Amino acid sequence: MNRDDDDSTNTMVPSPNGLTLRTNKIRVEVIQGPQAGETLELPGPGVRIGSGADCDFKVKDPTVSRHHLTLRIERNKIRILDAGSLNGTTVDGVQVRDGYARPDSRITIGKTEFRLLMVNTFIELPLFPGERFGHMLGRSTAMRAVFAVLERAAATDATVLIEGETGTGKEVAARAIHEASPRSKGPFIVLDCSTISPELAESELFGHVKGSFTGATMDRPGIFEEADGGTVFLDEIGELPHGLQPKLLRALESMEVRRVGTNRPKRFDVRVVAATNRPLSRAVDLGVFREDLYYRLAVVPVRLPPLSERSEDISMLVRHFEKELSTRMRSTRPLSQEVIDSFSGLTWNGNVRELRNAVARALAFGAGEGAKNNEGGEPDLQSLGIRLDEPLLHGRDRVAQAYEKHYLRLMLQKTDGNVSRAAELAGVGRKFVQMAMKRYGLRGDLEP
Ligand SMILES: Nc1ncnc2c1ncn2[C@@H]1O[C@H](COP(=O)(O)OP(=O)(O)OP(=O)(O)O)[C@@H](O)[C@H]1O
Repeated sequence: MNRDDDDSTNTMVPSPNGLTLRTNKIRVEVIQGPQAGETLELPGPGVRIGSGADCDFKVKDPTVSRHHLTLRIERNKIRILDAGSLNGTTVDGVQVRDGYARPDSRITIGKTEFRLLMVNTFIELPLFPGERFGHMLGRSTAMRAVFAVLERAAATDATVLIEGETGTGKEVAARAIHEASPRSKGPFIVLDCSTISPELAESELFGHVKGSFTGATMDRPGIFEEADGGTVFLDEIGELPHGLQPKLLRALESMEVRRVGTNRPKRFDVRVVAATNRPLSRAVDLGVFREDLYYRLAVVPVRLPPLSERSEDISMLVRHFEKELSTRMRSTRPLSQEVIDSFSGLTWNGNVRELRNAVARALAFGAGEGAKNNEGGEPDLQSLGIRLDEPLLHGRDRVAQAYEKHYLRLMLQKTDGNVSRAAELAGVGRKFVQMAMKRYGLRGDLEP
């Protein structure tokens, strides 16, 4: 059952264009600060408040962070989530990171104080009619609202900034935008800004000419030239070296690049989708990410909710991964409804990726194993090998190494020595497994 069915505030109602999210408005009455006396009515279910231009309530107060807090309507209550603001959010004088407002609560951010009221006039926002957008699945209200935004963005050339915790599907979302766009026949090029070396970053983005630096043995295009006619996905954009930020901004403004080692401009025609797993507005507040580049990227900001906010998606995702993985893993045991239900009750800090790995483990080892994540019960102290006669950090490393070795030995046995499958099941990269095998003298066959 869709959880939102019993949520009296956010309900799905049929409309001529399919399903519509029916939600309340939030009224904000400013009591103190530069906008004292102003009243605004903002549509739920989510309202972004801050001094940034992309906020629903733009606070003209320099002591307020760009994205200071988010309000969310949940079951007739207003939830207050501080967005990692610099000077915090207080509710009735108490500092709050995540809490609920009472009807007469006073909220203070910087020098601005306001009161919140839920307005009982419904507004209707069209949700995406299906439960899949590209390769992204989701039946929760939250995901169908995301799909509706992605679909609208895909039809345009607007730059999209996707924010979401690790494993929430930022890369699948970027691909889905590309595939649903008029550029779908063009290339889709990914650059992970967290893995490029600062020395080579400029050449990766803009290309270089032969001889422009040691190792530049021939002319090479950068990703913008390579993706001409298609989409560039800049993953972990918050990690882009600071010195390159103005150059990227200039390139996006002019749609021209200059390869390293030449002044000759080359035009390109790409759409940019960027992603980050930490709120980029916070990086702007801290001065590590340029504000002008942030606004250039966040033309369409999209937040992918963590799995904890859309548990109604879990069973469909489990079924989907079961189907996808069971052939590859030669598993003939379908997961029982009981097992699928047990997945819904767990916390998935690694979000959809962790859930997928757990399904893979359940298919490989049987139900109980897969559903176990780091929330397991009481540890078996004996098997932890605790020795009080050695320093804590020494013992911790010894136990961790023993665990890693035995885990990988069993996993390699399970996969008949197939390193790629062992890595996939373990949720680590192939390289990690290969290095560990070398370190512990493990072999890709059944040898201990
Ligand atoms: N809504 C979804 N439907 C189906 N599969 C999904 C969905 N979201 C994520 N996945 C799957 O979960 C895994 C992780 O997704 P992805 O790599 O896109 O996450 P991410 O947010 O980019 O992660 P990271 O921040 O760690 O790079 C992939 O296998 C992807 O196919």
